[in-house]
Amino acid sequence: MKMNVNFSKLTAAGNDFVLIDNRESIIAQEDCQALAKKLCDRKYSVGADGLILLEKSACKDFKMKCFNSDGSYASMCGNGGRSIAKFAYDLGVANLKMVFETDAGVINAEILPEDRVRLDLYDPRDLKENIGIEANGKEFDVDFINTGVPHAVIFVDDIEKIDVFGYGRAVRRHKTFAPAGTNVNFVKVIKDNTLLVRTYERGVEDETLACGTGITASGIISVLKGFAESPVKVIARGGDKLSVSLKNSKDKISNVVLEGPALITFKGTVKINTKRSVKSAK
Ligand SMILES: N[C@@H](CCC[C@H](N)C(=O)O)C(=O)O
Repeated sequence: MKMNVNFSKLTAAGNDFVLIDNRESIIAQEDCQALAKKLCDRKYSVGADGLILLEKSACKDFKMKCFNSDGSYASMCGNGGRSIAKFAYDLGVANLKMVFETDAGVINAEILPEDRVRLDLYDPRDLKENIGIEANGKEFDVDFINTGVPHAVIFVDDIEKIDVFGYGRAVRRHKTFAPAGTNVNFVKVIKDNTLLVRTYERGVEDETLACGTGITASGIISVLKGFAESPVKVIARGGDKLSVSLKNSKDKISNVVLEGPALITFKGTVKINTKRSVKSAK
């Protein structure tokens, strides 16, 4: 059966998402991947880097479910996390301060003035430093950390010239990271404790204007390597400014906070195929 479903479109530092209130399970789990692919299509539909569903949680304000534009599931999304906080507040599902579940861990979020959102994240895991990787005939010194999803971090001299698509795609598919693959962040440390970060995103299979978990991974690795101090300032590819702060005690990373913009750009209604008989959008 076809039904009209309300959505909001949000952008968080240029990483853009379609958000749908799925507390009434209007979208069945088995339909999510195909729906993400469909709605994220920039030529034939709304267009976005991902689809994010707000779902019921037994113990927190809500649960976040994320899908990349190719339909693949993602256990976490940093820019999506700020977006869903804004969306939940706009829907009246949460107050300015809220707590929500993701499959990567529980997140405390706070809506700040001037369309900014703060996320208090769970601790990162699986740190691996200085992995030598050959990709497209070039040697890279790669650090790896999982900030909810997997991230490779590569420091480069020329962030403007680096072939993010070519090298990013090759590192993303490298056997070292199989079978899950990885997102790939190219980082340049500039003056004033600031990083420039460009990310090849798994699941979008291209460079995006920003990746929140990638910016977080880049901030953490920069602090661990002594290239920057917390709080680290980050300028995303689209020019937006974010910050990453953390506690690093004896290489145990905790208290990770990501702060940055999240904005509702428009709202609309889409016709969606669903197997469920449900309460439709108003
Ligand atoms: N854009 C996101 C990350 C989304 C998931 C990622 N593409 C993956 O599948 O690993 C962010 O802002 O963190």
